Amino acid sequence: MSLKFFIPLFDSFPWPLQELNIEQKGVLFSYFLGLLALLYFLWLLINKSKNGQPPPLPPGPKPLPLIGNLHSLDPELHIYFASLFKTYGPICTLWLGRKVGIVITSPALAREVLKDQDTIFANRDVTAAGREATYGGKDITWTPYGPKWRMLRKVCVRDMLSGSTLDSVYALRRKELRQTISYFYNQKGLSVNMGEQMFLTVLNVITNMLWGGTVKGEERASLGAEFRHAVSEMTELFGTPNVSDFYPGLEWLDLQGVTKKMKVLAKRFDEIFESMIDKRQKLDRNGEIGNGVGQETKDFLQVLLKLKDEADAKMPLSMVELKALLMDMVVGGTDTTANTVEFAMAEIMNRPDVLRKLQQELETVVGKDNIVEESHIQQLPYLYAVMKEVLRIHPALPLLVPHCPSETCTVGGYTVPKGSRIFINVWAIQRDPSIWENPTEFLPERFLDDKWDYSGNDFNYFPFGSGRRICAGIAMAERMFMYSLASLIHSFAWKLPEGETLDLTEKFGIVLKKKVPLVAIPVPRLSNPTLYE
Ligand code: HEM
Repeated sequence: MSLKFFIPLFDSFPWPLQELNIEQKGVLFSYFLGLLALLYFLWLLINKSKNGQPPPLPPGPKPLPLIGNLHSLDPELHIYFASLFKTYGPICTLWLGRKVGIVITSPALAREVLKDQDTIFANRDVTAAGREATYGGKDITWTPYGPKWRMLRKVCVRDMLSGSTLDSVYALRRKELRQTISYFYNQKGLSVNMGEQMFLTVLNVITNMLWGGTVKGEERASLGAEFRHAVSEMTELFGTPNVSDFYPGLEWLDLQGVTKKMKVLAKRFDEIFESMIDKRQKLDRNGEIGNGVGQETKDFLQVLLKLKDEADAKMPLSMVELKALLMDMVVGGTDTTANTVEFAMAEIMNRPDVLRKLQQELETVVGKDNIVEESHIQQLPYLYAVMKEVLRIHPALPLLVPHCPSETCTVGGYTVPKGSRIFINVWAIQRDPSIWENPTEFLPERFLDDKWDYSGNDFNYFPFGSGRRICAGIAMAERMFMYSLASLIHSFAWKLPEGETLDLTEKFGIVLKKKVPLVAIPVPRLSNPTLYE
């Protein structure tokens, strides 16, 4: 096309450009057209990414109308979720009624959620049962990530569960554990329910730490029995699949009566907390302290009440939050620790070679004419490896406590919607054959070289979780587990009742437990009966 065609257009150029000849005007015009094309291309590009499709939801089984995938859920949820990995890969979507559930089954994606996008995922989707049990979700476990949660967590970790605070109340753990050993001694030759006894021991330790100096004697013993029943019922309800959680619009109907049952339990807990607080305040007014074991240490209730009175106005600790904290300690710390000790005892009884090595280590470090003290546990590397192996093969919270993103984000290249419920299958990751040799075998030796630790930095092994929401009670769990197991193994040779076989099957729940409770017979190993007092 001749440039003459453009002469009328060139004539409309602004005055300074009129000095140019027609060829120069042509070159300038083509630059102008080029620039326009470039701008148009950029606009298209920006617009495309704005209107472009977001990445899809992770793959998953086909949902049915209304119920989604609820019909295909298996009660052994951790095993069912692990089976989904084989078909759909490490991230998978499940429609739980109207809720989106996302199942994560690989270390790389667990890291994306718990480390790379920790602040977004450090939230919880509070269940109807959780809300009812904890004064509307006012405890550490359910409070959303933010200043309130930070304050509660600080109170819990710094003032109640730090290594130094726990060391200062060793006498309480010792007293309770010695009572349990003495009970087993009196039952020598008879069958005892291991889980039940460990639960009572841990519960007594925790409630003693909470208000040990507040109630004593008979009243304390009967409170223990009542708590045991209530905590078991509560964890059972936490693990019950609840229609109210899958169809939030139907929550008010409480179709399965979960909220109603939880209300009754929560009320009973509240009455006990109120009565403890009342007693403690009366004692404080009369100037009495002490935790019932002859030490000048304050019990946690005293510490919390003091914090409540002193709390800074910007971030006060209310009475309701104080009681919710008590609930976290009683419910969060008991089943987890007791069930882990029970699994450990079952695995050890199933492996005479492991039992022998443990006994040898204890004989060398403690001696057969001595009793185990908590100070010994630092010198028991094989016992430590046993604890780590139990936590690998039977993690107390197999799906952690489900996390919930506060905004829609991308994980593993897929969209994870805001408000979805994230199940991280730590149970499956810790049995993944591509990470672990002979993953289903109980082999404490794999932990002897200190290669793996559970501090939350290794996404192949994180039984306590990772990131901001990592378990607040690790120091307490370690002490209770190591000290209890060492004492049980050192003091007794354990036998199964005649005709019984060991069953290591798990039963899924928010806290994993043994399907068949471990019943065993204690046979004293130490010749001096005073070592059982
Ligand atoms: C063997 C024993 C225990 C195991 C395996 C265990 C494991 C866990 C796990 C996996 C979580 C959830 C982490 C997450 O959501 O990512 C958790 C949370 C928690 N644990 Fe433990 N736990 C144990 C014992 C204890 C004890 C003894 C206490 C206190 C007395 C405790 C208090 C808590 C609390 C308060 C939370 C909630 C933390 C938060 O949401 O910020 N746990 N635990």
